[in-house]
Amino acid sequence: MILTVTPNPSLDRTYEVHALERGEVIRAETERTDPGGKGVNVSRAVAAAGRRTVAVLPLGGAAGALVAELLDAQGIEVAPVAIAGTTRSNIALAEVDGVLTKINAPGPELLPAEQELLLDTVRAQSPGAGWIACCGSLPRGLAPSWYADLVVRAHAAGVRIALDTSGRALLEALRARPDVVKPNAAELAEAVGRPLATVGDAVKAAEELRGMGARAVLASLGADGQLLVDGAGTWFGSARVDDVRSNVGAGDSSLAGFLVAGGSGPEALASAVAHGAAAVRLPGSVMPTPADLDPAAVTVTDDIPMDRELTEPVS
Ligand SMILES: O=P(O)(O)OC[C@@]1(O)O[C@H](CO)[C@@H](O)[C@@H]1O
Repeated sequence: MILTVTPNPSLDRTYEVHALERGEVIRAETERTDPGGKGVNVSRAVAAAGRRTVAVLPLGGAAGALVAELLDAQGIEVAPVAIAGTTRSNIALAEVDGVLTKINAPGPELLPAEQELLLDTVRAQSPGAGWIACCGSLPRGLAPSWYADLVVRAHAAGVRIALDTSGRALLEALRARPDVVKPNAAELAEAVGRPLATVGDAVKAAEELRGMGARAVLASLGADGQLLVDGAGTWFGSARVDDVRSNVGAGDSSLAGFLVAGGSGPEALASAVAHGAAAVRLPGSVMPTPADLDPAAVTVTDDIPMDRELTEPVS
């Protein structure tokens, strides 16, 4: 079973528009509403892969009720923590040329009793979990060390932990030695305080994160592919995608792919790349099923193209 923890979930509204024009009324061509938040998406992708998952998340207000209803309709097992505040709604504007603009709300503040209940719920759900995936931003009320504490508790319970967060929450958690962290290029650059222009820059940054405590780093480099750096070696995986529809949740789909394939080594990286590539072809944050995957299009190598320039360098 893969347990996910999403401290700041969301109702994700995606509008497909022809093109964004600032200051104008834009008529959307399509709209869709998905239950969101990074851990929620990991659970949706794990379930789509046919594996058992439980999603722990605080939920409140009308948006929270709708998130619960949408997850129920998708057959996702949820361990909810009722909160006084209202779950946030995040907006994605997807233009036909593939450019996506996202507006993420801060979300509710978790009261001290709700913070306790969230930890208690994770503890209660942990027995039987092979992995805990802790994902996304921390809502107001949770200290930047919250994920670090969770890593310590998970390890004390003998459960491996995958972490997808950024900024101070990531830096603090590294010291607790998470089993895998999954930064994107921007998060990787922020964590090491340097720009990333090449695949080699990303490899060095990932190695530095290992030096700071991460046991393995699964870094997603957008259209350029993904890197896995762990104690056994470094691998680079990629898959060409020509028909990008929405990259919302593609990183979450990748992490789910990595975990359902065992959570370590080049085969898990290949699964991560296949899941990420399939997710960007689907609308909104729809998660791929095995039928959407094209494993034959994925290449994984330990011959890292260090000098290759990133299509989207981070300055
Ligand atoms: O604000 P956070 O927690 O960093 O990210 C939240 C979010 O952008 O992440 C998911 C995509 O990865 C979406 O479902 C959700 O809206």
